[in-house]
Amino acid sequence: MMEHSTRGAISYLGPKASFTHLAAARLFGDDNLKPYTTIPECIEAVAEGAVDYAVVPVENALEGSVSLTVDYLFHDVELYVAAEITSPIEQHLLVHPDNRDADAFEAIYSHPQALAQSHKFLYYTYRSTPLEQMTSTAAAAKMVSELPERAIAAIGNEFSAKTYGLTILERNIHDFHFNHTRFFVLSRDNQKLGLPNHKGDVKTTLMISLPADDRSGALHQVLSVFAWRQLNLTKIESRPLKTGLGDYFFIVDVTEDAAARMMQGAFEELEALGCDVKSLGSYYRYEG
Ligand SMILES: O=C(O)C(=O)C[C@]1(C(=O)O)C=C[C@@H](O)C=C1
Repeated sequence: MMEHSTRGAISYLGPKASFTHLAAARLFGDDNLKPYTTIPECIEAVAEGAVDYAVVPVENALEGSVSLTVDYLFHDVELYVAAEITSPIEQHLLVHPDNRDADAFEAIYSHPQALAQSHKFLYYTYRSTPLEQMTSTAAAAKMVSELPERAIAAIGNEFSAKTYGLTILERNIHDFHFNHTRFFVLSRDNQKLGLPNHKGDVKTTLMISLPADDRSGALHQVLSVFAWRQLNLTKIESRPLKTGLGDYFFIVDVTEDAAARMMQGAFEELEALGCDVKSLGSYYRYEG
């Protein structure tokens, strides 16, 4: 059932103090933010009109794409990217203050991305401790705060430690220093969110399916469309089309506005080549 639109509300992968919450609050302030438990729920909220924007993670510098987000945008909804925000990610090991002196943990809980980003630390320090997946780092922190009788730990950010009254047992446990995550701000409208602090340049995200005839050189032809027009790609990645092994679509990020003349030419040529192009629109970048 369609919920009533709350004008100006923004869904994010919650609960409070997730990395997605921090990214959403940096762009929109904290007033109109609505936490949802999963990425599909956040995306459906904007698709159905319950909120005006959704903020969801899309790519991490250490772990790569958040496939759930990418696949959902390709297969399940017709939405646009209104903005991109890139945030530094620092993972800490968090415990309930009652368990700060625990010798060992029953389990360590976090979002799969956070567990993966801290893989080496966990391997060398807590090799025999079970790792349990949660819907977000903040959900893990919240749960640890509610179960002081269990010797369990969470991986999450400093704000979640403060929010849920946890002790930081070990700081910066992510395996590589340069840890950043990109978040998409999604909208039903093909529009750019132009806040004063944007970085100036515009990006466009395209999802391209190659012609069905499976001819050799098709990907080369697609790349040539961009290359000779000097359209710079910041990302190309394949994802399964889910129609059989060997069937892919390509996510391509271009540092140009979809309205630019060269891009219009690129769209026409891609169509002439027999490609299906789903444009997620053009957007400004933000950092913070
Ligand atoms: O778990 C969170 O706190 C989130 O906001 C999700 C998420 C992700 O899916 O990548 C966001 C940033 C970090 O990379 C780790 C987890």
